[in-house]
Amino acid sequence: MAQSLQLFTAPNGSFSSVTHSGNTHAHLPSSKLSFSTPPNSFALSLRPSTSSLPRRHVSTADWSPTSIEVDAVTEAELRENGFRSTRRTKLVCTVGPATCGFEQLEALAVGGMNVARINMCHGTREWHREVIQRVRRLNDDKGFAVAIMMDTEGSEIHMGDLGGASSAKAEDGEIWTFSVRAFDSTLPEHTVNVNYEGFAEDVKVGDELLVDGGMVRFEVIGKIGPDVKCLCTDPGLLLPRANLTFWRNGSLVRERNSMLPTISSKDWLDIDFGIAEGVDFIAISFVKSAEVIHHLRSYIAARSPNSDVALIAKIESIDSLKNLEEIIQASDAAMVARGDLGAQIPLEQVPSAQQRIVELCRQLNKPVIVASQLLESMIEYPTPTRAEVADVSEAVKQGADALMLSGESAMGQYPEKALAVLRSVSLRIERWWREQKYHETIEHPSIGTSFSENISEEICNSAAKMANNLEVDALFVYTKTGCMASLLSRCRPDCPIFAFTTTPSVRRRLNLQWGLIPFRLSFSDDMESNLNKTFSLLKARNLIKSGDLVIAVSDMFQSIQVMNVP
Ligand SMILES: Nc1ncnc2c1ncn2[C@@H]1O[C@H](COP(=O)(O)OP(=O)(O)OP(=O)(O)O)[C@@H](O)[C@H]1O
Ligand SMILES: CC(=O)C(=O)O
Ligand SMILES: [K+]
Ligand SMILES: [Mg+2]
Repeated sequence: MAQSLQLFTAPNGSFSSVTHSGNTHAHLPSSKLSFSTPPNSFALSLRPSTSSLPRRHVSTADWSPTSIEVDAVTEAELRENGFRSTRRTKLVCTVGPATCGFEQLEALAVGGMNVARINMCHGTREWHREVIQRVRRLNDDKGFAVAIMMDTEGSEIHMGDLGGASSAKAEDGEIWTFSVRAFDSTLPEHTVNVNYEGFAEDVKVGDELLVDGGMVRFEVIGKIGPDVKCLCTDPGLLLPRANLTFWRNGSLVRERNSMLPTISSKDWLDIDFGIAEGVDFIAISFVKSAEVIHHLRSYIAARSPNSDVALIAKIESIDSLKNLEEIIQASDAAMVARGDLGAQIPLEQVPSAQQRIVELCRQLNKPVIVASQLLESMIEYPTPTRAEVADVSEAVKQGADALMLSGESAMGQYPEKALAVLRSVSLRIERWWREQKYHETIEHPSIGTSFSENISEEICNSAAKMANNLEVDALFVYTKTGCMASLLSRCRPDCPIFAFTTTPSVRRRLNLQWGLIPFRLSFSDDMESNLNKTFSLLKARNLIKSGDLVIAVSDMFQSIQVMNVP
């Protein structure tokens, strides 16, 4: 027996009462919205069981069991562990020399990578194109749905590429030269290039120079034309294109370099490349204001009107924290880029900044990624530190949509092990979170800007709440744009959310969001036939069974239906 709550809207957009077998209607004060209710129930109306429905809208072609696509790893996980134990937190892996081969990428996909990130700071476009093609091939040949994120270089100050060396060791007490000179042949010993031309003018003797937010430290001891002489005070490994910041009297110096554009001329070329390659996400480094996101969005719309690439604002600068709300509003998602953020604000402020960013994203319904140094020690060692595990747990507890590996997967010794740690810690903390019934305490402010958006939001809030109270097995959402799926994910319900969408790119994009299991499925505006078709296809693949309790919502038809799988 299926039960449903339906909100009817007239085709012209105005709301009208709909009579449903002679019901009474509960009128809302400010509108003509009506709930159709049979005499002996409130809000929930009894509907015929879906199994007895005629299948007249469904063509035989549509019934082919192969016409539903879900990624192979999730499918196996669902079968093995059941709905309850599927992982809700999504995983992003930075692809680098350690993981760029087809087999290595496949191992990451099997290990649960939902999104592959390529960092345009490193490597050539040709190198990145090959990685993109391999991920695509993996998706096509092996049934994965790994999305691709391209991360821009941005124009903050960073070192050059160390003349081809993969790293260089700076020892305590050594004198190194940071130079803005263009070297035509090999770099002299203990010399690194700096990309920002004003560097030698802006720094002062006595300034502290931090590489990668303090992984290596130098003190500026002299300036000779384009060369800045520095004494190493905290030894460590210099990595190609590492970020540089300089500090004076305990504060970050942001002189003329604060005028550097967020999107450099090289970034624009990389963005053109990303659009041409059809990447799913572009992550913009060192965003300072909402302006740049709007600017990029209109550029993409003009250049590629059919592109639906999503824009991720990387929060990694003081300005991005100042303008946080407007930036997140303007973006499709955000990343807590703790690497550079920790170089711009005191380290002890990073955890509270992370919490604030995650909370705001959750409220504004924007997916949020927590990134950098989650398992840093696993670049070299096969097991994480206890502190790293606690850090990962905290991000999962905060309800971040996704966790990201950087060096651990790009150039570490144990990429797959690092991914396995993210996976197992996420699963464990999510279970604990459900046991504690934290979902019951979530209240989000309303974010809809139109009446219709408000209805969608209320439907999703109610559906999630019902799903928790009734302990249903899964929420089903039929969504063309992904919006309703996202609203359900925002509620962080107790059960997984099966998101059915017609478009492959929407499906890949939903891969970044908490708790969503995106399926590609062609569906119609007729919910009964959609449900019948879905049940049949999922049963054929052993993903659901008769008797499972499901709540379904859709963005074509404003209703909540509760039913047992026939
Ligand atoms: N495509 C690549 N080619 C070579 N090395 C890479 C590549 N991608 C990443 N790496 C290496 O992995 C390390 C970590 O990668 P990641 O992309 O997270 O850099 P990051 O400096 O933390 O990020 P960002 O530059 O965006 O702040 C880099 O410092 C670099 O040494
Ligand atoms: C990911 C990134 O850009 C950072 O942490 O700085
Ligand atoms: K970057
Ligand atoms: Mg960064």
